[in-house]
Amino acid sequence: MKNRPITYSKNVFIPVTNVCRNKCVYCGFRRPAEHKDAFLMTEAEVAAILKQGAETGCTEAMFAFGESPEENAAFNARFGKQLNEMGFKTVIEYTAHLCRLALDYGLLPHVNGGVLSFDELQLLAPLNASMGLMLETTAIVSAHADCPGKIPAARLEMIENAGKLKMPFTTGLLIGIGETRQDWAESLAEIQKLHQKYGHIQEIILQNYTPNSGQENPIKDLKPPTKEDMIDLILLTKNTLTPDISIQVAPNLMSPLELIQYGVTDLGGISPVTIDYINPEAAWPKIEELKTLLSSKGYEFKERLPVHPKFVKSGWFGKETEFLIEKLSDADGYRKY
Ligand SMILES: O=c1nc2n(C[C@H](O)[C@H](O)[C@H](O)CO)c3cc(O)ccc3cc-2c(=O)[nH]1
Ligand SMILES: C[C@H]1O[C@@H](n2cnc3c(N)ncnc32)[C@H](O)[C@@H]1O
Ligand code: MET
Ligand code: SF4
Repeated sequence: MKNRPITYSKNVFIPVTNVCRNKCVYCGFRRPAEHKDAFLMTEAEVAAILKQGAETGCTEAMFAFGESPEENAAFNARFGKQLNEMGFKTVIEYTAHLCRLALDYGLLPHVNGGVLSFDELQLLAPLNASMGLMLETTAIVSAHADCPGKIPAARLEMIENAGKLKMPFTTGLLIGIGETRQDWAESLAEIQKLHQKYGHIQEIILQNYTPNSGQENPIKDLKPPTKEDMIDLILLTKNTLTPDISIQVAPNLMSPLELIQYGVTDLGGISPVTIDYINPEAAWPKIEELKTLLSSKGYEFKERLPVHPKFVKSGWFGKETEFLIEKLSDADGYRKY
C-alpha cells in the first residue's frame, strides 16, 4: 500500500433550485425561472432523498443550487408563494431549514449555493459540517460575462468570510472556460494566500469543464481540457498549495486512475443515490469498483466525512453538527463503521 490513502465521501446531491442569477455559458444545470423545467424542491422531495441517503449509509447531504434566485422577478412570481407559505423569505433561509432536516436524518450538510453574504454564511455555518464555493478562476472570462456572482473579488471575499468563521471550506478551479495557464497559477496563489491567513481550506477541486446536454446553446469556443492539461494543473497545485489541502478530482468527469499518481488525494462526494445534477450524463463509478481498481495500484480507498479528518480532530465544524460528527467519526477523524 502507498503511504497515503485516496479519500471520498458518500453523499446525496440536493439541488434545491435550478434558478440562478448567473448565466455561466458552460452550465447545463440552470434554467430560466419561466422554463418548464425550473424548480424549487419541496420539503417532501428533499426528505425522500435524505431518507434514501440514510438507508444507504451516506454521511453527506450536499446542497448545491442556483445563486440568489430571488433577484429574479420571475422566480418570485413562480416560487415566492411556495417559499412564503413555508415561512421563508429566501432560498438560503429555506436551506437552513433543510440542513436541520438533514441532521435529523443523520446526514451532515455541505452547502454550496454560490456567493453568500456574511449574514447568510453566519446563518448556515453552525448547521454545516463544511461549506463550499468554487473560485472557478481569478480571470475575467467571457463565459462569465453575465454573472455578477462570478466576479473573482466576490468569490474571494466569501472564501475569506468563511475563514473568519473558522468553517472548513471546499473551493477549486474550473478549467477550460477561457482562462490561461497563468490564470491557473494566479487562482491557486489567491487560494493559498487565504489559507495562509485562516487555515480553513480543506480541499481544492480541480474540475475539468465537461460539455453536457443541458447547456442552453451549443458552445463551440470552449474546449474540454485534456488529460495532459489536468496533469499539469495537478502538478502546479502541488507546487503552490501546502500539503494539508486535499487535491480533489471528480471521478465521473475524467478517469482518476491516470491522475492519482501526480498528486490527487481525494475523489469528492460519490453518490449511490443521486445523479450529478451538474453533469447529468456523467455517471458515478461504483464505490466498490473504485476500491478494487485503486487497490490494484496500491492505494487504499478510504471513506471520510464531508469535513476532512484534520478539522474533525481540531473541532472546526458547525456547532450543531457536533453530535453527529462524534457519532460518525473514528479516532483518526475518518468515517467510523
Ligand atoms: O457531485 C458533485 N459534487 C460537487 N461538490 C461536492 C464535493 O464533491 C464533495 O461533496 C466535497 O468534497 C465535500 O465532501 C462540490 C462541493 C463544493 O463545495 C463546490 C463545488 C462542488 C462541485 C460538485 C459537483 O460538480 N458535483
Ligand atoms: C458546482 C460547480 O460545478 C462546476 N460546473 C458547472 N458547470 C460545469 C460543467 N459543464 N462542467 C464541469 N463543471 C461544471 C462549477 O465549477 C460550479 O461551481
Ligand atoms: N451556483 C453555484 C455556483 O456556481 C453553486 C454550484 S452550481 C449549481 O457557485
Ligand atoms: S454554474 Fe452555478 S452560478 Fe453558474 S449558472 Fe450554473 S448554477 Fe448558476
